[in-house]
Amino acid sequence: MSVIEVSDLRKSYGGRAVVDGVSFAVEEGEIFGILGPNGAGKTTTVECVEGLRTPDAGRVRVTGLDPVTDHERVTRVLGAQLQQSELQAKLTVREALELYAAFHPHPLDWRPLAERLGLTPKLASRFGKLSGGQKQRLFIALALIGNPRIVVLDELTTGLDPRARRDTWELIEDIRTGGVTVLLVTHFMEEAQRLCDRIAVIDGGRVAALDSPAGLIRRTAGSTVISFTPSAPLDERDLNGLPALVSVEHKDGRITLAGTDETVNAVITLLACNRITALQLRVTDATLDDAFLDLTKETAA
Ligand SMILES: Nc1ncnc2c1ncn2[C@@H]1O[C@H](COP(=O)(O)OP(=O)(O)OP(=O)(O)O)[C@@H](O)[C@H]1O
Repeated sequence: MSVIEVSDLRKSYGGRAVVDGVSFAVEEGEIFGILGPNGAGKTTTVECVEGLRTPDAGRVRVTGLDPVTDHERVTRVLGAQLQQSELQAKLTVREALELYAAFHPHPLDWRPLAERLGLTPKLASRFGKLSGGQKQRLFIALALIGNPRIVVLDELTTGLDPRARRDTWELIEDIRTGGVTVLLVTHFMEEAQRLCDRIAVIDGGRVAALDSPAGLIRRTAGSTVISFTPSAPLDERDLNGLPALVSVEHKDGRITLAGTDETVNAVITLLACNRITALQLRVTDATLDDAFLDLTKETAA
């Protein structure tokens, strides 16, 4: 069942389309990622889902509700991560949790939530004195306090150190295991690859691709790279004739080929037929980074 439906969403500023016909659906219980370069229209899209911006055209539904006309009801099913500026520096963690719990008709008990997020030792600390990671944990707690079915997290781990980032990822997985659907806007490929069931790559206000992380990688031209130093020279025509080959590079006697598994199998056969040994043979898969660069290269050009 889709809990978020976006179809042909459009939004312009000063006559410039920043969201230009975006469509996707988020299924209940999944972690759905929105990935894209700076200025691609990710936040604008997500803010239309939250009902914070009114679309110029298109249709947005959150559990069947219109986020603009049914804003009140949408805020009960959808929890959104606050921006830094929305909390006063002098508010303590406990006060923030109590305050935000009071905004909701059926809030979660904030004590176990604070415990789960590792905030119990910080309850008396003022927001302004928290570390970046502690602030993020508090924002996640505040997004979840209304007991939402869906939580929207935008740039969740920006500014966190690697340890805090990994802890936050575990937390997001726990949240999903608890039955909450997660809509995640991120710049971090590793984060998207690790957490998301599906990803919409948004570029220039449009959906450039929508697939699982593995599916996006498979679409990348040259998704497998094989490199080796041959024990004897190889015929250049044989190399260029390899199936599904995307590129061949020679450097310091080493050959690097980008292609698919078919290319790898064919090069191994070619080497065997010519009784050539492949020294320091390495085969690597493309990453989501490669897929992202490939999918968004037109706007970068
Ligand atoms: N209120 C506004 N008025 C005018 N232009 C805006 C407004 N909000 C966003 N924009 C412009 O719309 C474009 C898309 O912005 P948006 O914040 O949606 O992108 P984004 O993909 O979230 O980018 P980033 O990754 O940098 O946060 C940008 O060029 C931005 O400058």
